[in-house]
Amino acid sequence: EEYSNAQGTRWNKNIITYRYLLYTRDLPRSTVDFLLETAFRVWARASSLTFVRMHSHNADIMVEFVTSDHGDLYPFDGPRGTLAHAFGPGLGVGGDTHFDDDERWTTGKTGFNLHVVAAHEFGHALGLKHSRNPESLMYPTYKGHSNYLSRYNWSSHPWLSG
Ligand SMILES: CNC(=O)[C@@H](NC(=O)[C@H](CC(C)C)CN(O)C=O)C(C)(C)C
Ligand SMILES: [Ca+2]
Ligand SMILES: [Zn+2]
Ligand SMILES: [Zn+2]
Repeated sequence: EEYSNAQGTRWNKNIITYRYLLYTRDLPRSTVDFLLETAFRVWARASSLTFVRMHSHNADIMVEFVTSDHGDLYPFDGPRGTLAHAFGPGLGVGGDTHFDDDERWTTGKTGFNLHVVAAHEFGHALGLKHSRNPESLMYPTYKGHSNYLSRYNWSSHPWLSG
């Protein structure tokens, strides 16, 4: 889901900070770091944005793996169903990205591929909405590994086309 918030639909700066708050136990931390960094890089390559990792204080995009009710209005639903959600750009909760830790997060074709889901969620964190194009990264249902970005129509998001 993409939850728009009062602050609007895009960041008004090119340097976006992020911080990992809570990890999943499904994968080693170094693997989670790699899968999430490469998901940020997908968007960095496709835009004029730079992502900077923070290890303390508040960052624009706070990332955590949580389950069920986790302090926002959108509790997760156990295994399967909703996999993750992210808030659109803005202060406070804006940009924050939550992964349902009742899912089995993986690097491959079994379970749910963390890189693919993170790339979708970070799209929302940058202000992107869902696409009706089944090949698109921003398609609303999980489709595993697909060469999504090659066919993503950047024309609808000029500020992201770098
Ligand atoms: C397997 N389960 C699904 O395909 C579910 N879809 C999701 O969990 C979306 C994320 C995927 C596309 C990575 C939710 N979303 O849009 C977050 O920004 C349902 C279609 C069941 C809702
Ligand atoms: Ca779920
Ligand atoms: Zn979505
Ligand atoms: Zn949440």
